[in-house]
Amino acid sequence: MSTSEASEEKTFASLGIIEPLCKACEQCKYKTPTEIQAEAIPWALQGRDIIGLAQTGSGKTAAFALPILQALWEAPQSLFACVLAPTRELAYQISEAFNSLGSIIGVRCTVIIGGLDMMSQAIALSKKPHIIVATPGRLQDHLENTKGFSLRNLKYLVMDEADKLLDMDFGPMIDKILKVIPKERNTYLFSATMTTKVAKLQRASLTNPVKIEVSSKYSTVSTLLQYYLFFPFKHKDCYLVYLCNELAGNSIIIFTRTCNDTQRLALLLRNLGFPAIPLHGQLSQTKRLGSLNNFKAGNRNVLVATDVASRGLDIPLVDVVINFDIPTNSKDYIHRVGRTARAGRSGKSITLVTQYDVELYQRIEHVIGKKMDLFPIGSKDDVMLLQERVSEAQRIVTLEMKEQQHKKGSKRIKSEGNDDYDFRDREDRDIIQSNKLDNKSGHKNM
Ligand SMILES: Nc1ncnc2c1ncn2[C@@H]1O[C@H](COP(=O)(O)OP(=O)(O)OP(=O)(O)O)[C@@H](O)[C@H]1O
Repeated sequence: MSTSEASEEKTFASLGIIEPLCKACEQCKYKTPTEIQAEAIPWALQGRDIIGLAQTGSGKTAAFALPILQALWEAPQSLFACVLAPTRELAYQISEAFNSLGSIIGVRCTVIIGGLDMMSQAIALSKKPHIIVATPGRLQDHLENTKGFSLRNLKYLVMDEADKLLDMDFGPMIDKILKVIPKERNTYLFSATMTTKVAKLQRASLTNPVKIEVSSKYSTVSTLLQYYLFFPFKHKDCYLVYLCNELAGNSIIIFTRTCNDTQRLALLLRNLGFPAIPLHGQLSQTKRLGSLNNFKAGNRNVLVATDVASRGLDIPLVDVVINFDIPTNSKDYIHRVGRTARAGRSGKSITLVTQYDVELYQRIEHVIGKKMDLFPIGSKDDVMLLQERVSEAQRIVTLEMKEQQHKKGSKRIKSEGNDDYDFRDREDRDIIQSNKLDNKSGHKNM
């Protein structure tokens, strides 16, 4: 019997989950545990540290949330667990999962992220929540500056998207946070992709962890149809507009590399009548949440985003992911396309490839061990028919962007705080990444 067949026969109760939490799972419409849940929960309930690797959309959040809630139920205590996440939106989502599963046992959960008022967060922390879900930068700020706040009695530490949290953007913050958390804690590291950094942390501060790998390190989900679309040159927004036309009615996330492109493409698509909204790290937190909520609610069905949306976000209605820019890091590809085809649903990804991207494209195929199919489009003439309208829209957008910049003065828009994945200027970050990460270590480690 395969592991997945075995897990199909299991129930949350048979894994050792207590009755109120089984009821909460039922309310969340979780009929049976997913594979990662079936594999991880029994070990976690025995008090073991866990390193869990499972594909995007496979239910990792509940795999770590349920054992923590059960331990909390058995020995209630404030500041019981801290969950770290690389983006603010993901932090919110994780806290929603804790609330959905744990409201039945009266869990109190607080989100600690940048872009929001430190003072009101300090007040929330003084009320001693059971669970904190945080981005590393802001948690560090509170540990250093909020009087009376400490994690010295913490029992559980979770790093969701552990490989991202341990990479160069967050590494120093994580080191500082680990220094003030008791060594006797339980630690859970979860992600759909893993790196050698995780092994290093494991050696440094995990006690005899159980490693659970229900997928290979870099696999995409089987319910995802992966396409590419080749065209020689980069400046051809026409192809994107053509795709949006062809896919009209679908819910689409378009990933780009820079905040500037995200803003520009959202305006361009809007100008051409598509209900597009941008999500990137240079928007205020209120706008970021507004964009995401509008997309989630289906008010707008095209989200144009940087990699700030590539990790962990669970929006079941997403039908298609388009990579307008090919990701420079193959892991980012896996997380981006994983925003669709979640929890066994089907989905599509389309990656736009120019002659300059061929090497990156081949590397991605090598890493995921799959060939992408060519996305079927009409003749090139069909695409070129759009040229005139797109050029006109581009002209308008250039003016709009200049006007926006003028209004903001010569100052660059800064995101508030420096706590999450998108906190650096994406262009700088990508140059660093493409030169160092993927070429040097990324490819080998993948
Ligand atoms: N046992 C279950 N049965 C049905 N649905 C489930 C179950 N467990 C979780 N889900 C749902 O599956 C979806 C994906 O879960 P989750 O966001 O935890 O995935 P993930 O593995 O963390 O993905 P990613 O790697 O992209 O972060 C969510 O909508 C969640 O509510």
